[in-house]
Amino acid sequence: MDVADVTTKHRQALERYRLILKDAKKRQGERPRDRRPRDQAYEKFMMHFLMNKAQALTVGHILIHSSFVPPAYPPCTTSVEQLSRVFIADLQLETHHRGMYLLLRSITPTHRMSGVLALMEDENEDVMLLQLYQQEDEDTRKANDIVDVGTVLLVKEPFFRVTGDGEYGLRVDHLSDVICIEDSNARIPDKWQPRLVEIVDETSHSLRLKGNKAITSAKYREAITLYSNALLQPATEDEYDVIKRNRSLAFLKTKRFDAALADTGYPSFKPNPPEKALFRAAEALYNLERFVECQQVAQVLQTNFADNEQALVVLNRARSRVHEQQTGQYDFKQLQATAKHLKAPDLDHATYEGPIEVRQTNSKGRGVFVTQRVKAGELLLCEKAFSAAYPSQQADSSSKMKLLLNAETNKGFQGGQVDLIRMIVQKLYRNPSLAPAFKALYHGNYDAVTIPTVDGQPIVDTFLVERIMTLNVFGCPISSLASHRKLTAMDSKKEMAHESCGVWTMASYINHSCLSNARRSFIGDLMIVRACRDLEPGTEVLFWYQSPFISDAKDMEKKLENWGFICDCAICSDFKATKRSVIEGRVRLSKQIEESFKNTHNVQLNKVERLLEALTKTYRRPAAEIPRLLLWDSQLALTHIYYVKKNMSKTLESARKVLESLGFILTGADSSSTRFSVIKWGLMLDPLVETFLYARNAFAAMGLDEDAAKAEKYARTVYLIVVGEEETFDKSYP
Ligand SMILES: C[S@@+](CC[C@H](N)C(=O)[O-])C[C@H]1O[C@@H](n2cnc3c(N)ncnc32)[C@H](O)[C@@H]1O
Repeated sequence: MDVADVTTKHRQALERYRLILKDAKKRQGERPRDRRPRDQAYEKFMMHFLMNKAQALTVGHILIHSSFVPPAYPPCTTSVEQLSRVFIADLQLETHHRGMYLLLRSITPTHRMSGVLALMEDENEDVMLLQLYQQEDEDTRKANDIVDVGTVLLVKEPFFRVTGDGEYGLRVDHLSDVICIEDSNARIPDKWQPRLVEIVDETSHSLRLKGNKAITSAKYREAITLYSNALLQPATEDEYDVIKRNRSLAFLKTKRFDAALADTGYPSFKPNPPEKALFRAAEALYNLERFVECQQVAQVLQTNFADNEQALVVLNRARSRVHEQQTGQYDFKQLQATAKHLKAPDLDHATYEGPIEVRQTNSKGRGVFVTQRVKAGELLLCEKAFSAAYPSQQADSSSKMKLLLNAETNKGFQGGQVDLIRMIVQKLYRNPSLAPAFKALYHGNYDAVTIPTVDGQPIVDTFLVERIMTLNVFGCPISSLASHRKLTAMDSKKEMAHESCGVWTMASYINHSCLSNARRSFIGDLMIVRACRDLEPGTEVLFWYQSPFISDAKDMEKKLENWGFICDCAICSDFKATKRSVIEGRVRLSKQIEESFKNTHNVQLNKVERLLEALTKTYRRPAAEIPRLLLWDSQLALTHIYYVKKNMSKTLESARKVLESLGFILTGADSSSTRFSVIKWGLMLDPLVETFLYARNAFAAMGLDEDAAKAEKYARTVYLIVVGEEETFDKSYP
């Protein structure tokens, strides 16, 4: 929805990949005889590694990391105990080795491209390239912390394939399909054991102390392993509690909030829970957006440890979120100010779900309905993103471009969208309690695995995430305020697609209509959905996925291709019922009008009026039923000219025509004694703020102050709907 489309741009690359896949398929089952010998493979890998490093250091060099998604395959759901071992020499091309696993050791440093790459050996000293996808980004975890020389990995049900450059490699798309094997693990073959083993009898206490030390040096993953091992050694109940509390901190630091919460003992704290347990439980609950529970824990914390000033801070923060969640009252001015200063605005606020509910529709699957009467401008939803990615946030460095092409679904993703898949996979993997809300989103006919965990790890199907993202992603500006101001300053008033994108789980249930009755706007990663008409209880909330300002129904079908449905709204139906010659005539007239505006110093107003009249006549049905999509833009340009010429009656008449062309029904939009009023709202667009302000100024010039005030009120309502809030109106329109 409003996401910049890269599929068309990369159609050739997709076609090329389709051919590679076709050729590779012919080799399915083959055990390749031309695998590179160890030394050669090592040399090639290291050469690429060093070249990539050098390029990354070259100022201004843009690295394009492109990657092709293989046909979707499910993650392994079998426990390691039930898998049998296989070796590199046994691997067959284009095959998922179901029921098997590989034990591999890295012989090179790690190379980060679109995935994490390393050259691995098996016990027979055969080597193979390993590509791990959806791993944490470089800013969160260095590639060599994931795999380094000597790291031993167990790859479950390995997928052996021909790579994009015609070589061979192992590809792991699902996080739970690879397990890092600790040095002490009995699976490590003798020949891989370090020659000098320091034999130390670790106790629970010594491991705990080592864990504490790791925490002090910010080595949180190491700390988690040490504490987990400490919990396997004999100790008293109290000692176990301390270890878990410490591990809870390490989990918080690595954003594993489910595990952090479980380690605090929540919800069944022992009597007199310690301060640290309460603090950590409150922190975990806050990050899981369970604000009511967080407030309850913080209340106990504040009551029991009143001397700790931090406890009150935690309590007040939770109270603010609960207030937002329950009332929909936000300090929007503050939100705008915060969002403005963040490159990736992950705003610390709660989701408010207003008078809406999700229900089954007759023909569009599930949809969102209003539960009570609402007025245009009313807040229906203010939702915090489940996950959002911004171009500046592209992992590793902003100069890197990521491209992901899926030949199966014929989709291309770029930058933020590629990051978004990884971010969601990581979030679900770390916090399985968040998975149901995400997995419940529409995913077409994708056949997802239902088993939630294996070998104690959550199963996150990367291809399900990709599919859900494709069908539910929203493009978003960093703030609609900034895009509104940009749009009003520009000549063309057409809306733009966005590079930033995200997933909002509640908003995802809203279906499309070109004749939308709601509109989304953004402040950072908060999506604000407001009614843009007056709605009766039980009305389905609809907004457009793609702006409907097209000249032909075919264009809309193309725009909605991704979602696999054809819009049957009144606008699209009317297009289909209109003769081709009429549609072509419209486009011709609209181009002629555009031409007439080109000579800005000498626009022939009579000619434009005549052409607009002719264009109006090409529409058969009343604009209140079928908005006239090709009219409003030129009519608004004309309004502006009349206004500059100080012809106020023409300004008002022209502003009225802009509104009416978009389906508004008005009274008193003239100098008569009938009071100015919107009887029915039409399509909602940013430039309508300006339109109502022209009307206000015209009314004021005619001495119709009451109508002028009403027109300004409507301008503010439009602003509220398109920007999300009204607080910045006076600054935007001084
Ligand atoms: C983001 S989901 C919207 C929620 C979805 N209806 C559900 O059940 O979860 C997008 C999908 O909803 C359906 N959809 C949305 N708008 C529609 C419309 N106007 N007509 C038919 N189907 C629509 C399509 O299947 C589309 O791929």
